[in-house]
Amino acid sequence: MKSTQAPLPFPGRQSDSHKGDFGRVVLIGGSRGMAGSISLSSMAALHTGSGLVTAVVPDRCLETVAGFHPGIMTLPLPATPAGEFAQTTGGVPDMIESVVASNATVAKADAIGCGPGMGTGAGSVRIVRWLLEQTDRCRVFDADAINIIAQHRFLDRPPLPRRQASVVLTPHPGELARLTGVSPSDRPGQIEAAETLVRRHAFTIVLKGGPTEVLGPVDPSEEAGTCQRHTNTTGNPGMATAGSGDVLTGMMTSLLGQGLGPWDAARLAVYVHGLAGDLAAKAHSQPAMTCVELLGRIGDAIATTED
Ligand SMILES: NC(=O)C1=CN([C@@H]2O[C@H](COP(=O)(O)OP(=O)(O)OC[C@H]3O[C@@H](n4cnc5c(N)ncnc54)[C@H](OP(=O)(O)O)[C@@H]3O)[C@@H](O)[C@H]2O)[C@@H](O)CC1
Ligand SMILES: Nc1ncnc2c1ncn2[C@@H]1O[C@H](COP(=O)(O)OP(=O)(O)O)[C@@H](O)[C@H]1O
Ligand SMILES: [Mg+2]
Repeated sequence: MKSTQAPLPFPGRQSDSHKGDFGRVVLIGGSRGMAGSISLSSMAALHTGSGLVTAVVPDRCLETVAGFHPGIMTLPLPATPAGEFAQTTGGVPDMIESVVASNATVAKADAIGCGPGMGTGAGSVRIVRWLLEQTDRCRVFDADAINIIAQHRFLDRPPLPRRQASVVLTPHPGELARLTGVSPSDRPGQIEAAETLVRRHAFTIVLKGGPTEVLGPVDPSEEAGTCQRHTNTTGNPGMATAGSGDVLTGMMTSLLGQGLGPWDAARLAVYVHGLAGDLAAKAHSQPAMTCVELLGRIGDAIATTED
């Protein structure tokens, strides 16, 4: 295992702190058949230190998600017969607003992660559009949220181009290809395309892989500003297993919810996630490790990066 240093220390805890000090985060996603994805994100957020974690899921998979970990709170939204988020007559924006208004935990969310396992149906599209258009809270878009942004060309017309300095995108190369048209096999071309998105929209982009690249604006307020790049030093091919990325989404959302800015949250999340992967591979071997072993090593990884 490589010996490397964390890009910044993990946030410390005061002796008189309480769970409200470590962020209320919301993870939106899942569908019937893909309940595991948003559950992994939610459990990863808990293991990364979030004080309160709420999974917003189609009601057909609520019990499954809640059953994974007793620390996860769940909030159901209406589902289609297939088990994805439904589009209601009032519209999903109305639904989300009423959920936000009626649920203290969601109303106070410090960060929102969206996309794992949610599918790209009409209800999911309305949720992603609402998140892009209607809130400035810290947000992480992953998986199907990125696919929706690509399919509906949200980067080319309203709700964008307002600047999105509080957004982190976490595409794997296939997802970035959908967003930019650049082939997953063209790594330099993908990095360049991601840099263009950073300059244009002020996103922070985590381009996953071995190694993962983090790209973000030097000064988010500067129009068409300069892009900075950080190459992660941890991780291994044992992490090429279903659910590894869902774990990262929860970790990223958790660190944003704990008050780190997008650039710091992204660099620290990919570092600790990769280190957890390295520890899992050491204990179980690269072929045998799964997202469960990865999740189980987050704590050991954090312990090596604490202030
Ligand atoms: N337990 C659960 O509930 C889980 C649910 N999940 C949920 O499943 C949904 C689908 O997500 P997904 O990532 O599995 O599939 P998709 O978006 O079609 O991407 C694959 C395409 O991209 C291409 N590709 C190229 N390079 C690549 C790379 N480096 N890494 C990965 N792919 C790469 C790849 O190329 P190919 O393999 O054909 O060469 C293929 O064409 C999503 O909602 C997710 O959250 C998962 O998280 C798993 C656990
Ligand atoms: N060869 C590799 N080396 C290092 N990390 C890898 C490798 N393959 C995959 N990973 C990591 O595993 C995760 C996979 O994410 P993703 O493809 O979104 O998985 P899923 O959607 O199944 O959860 C990313 O964080 C990626 O960096
Ligand atoms: Mg993924």
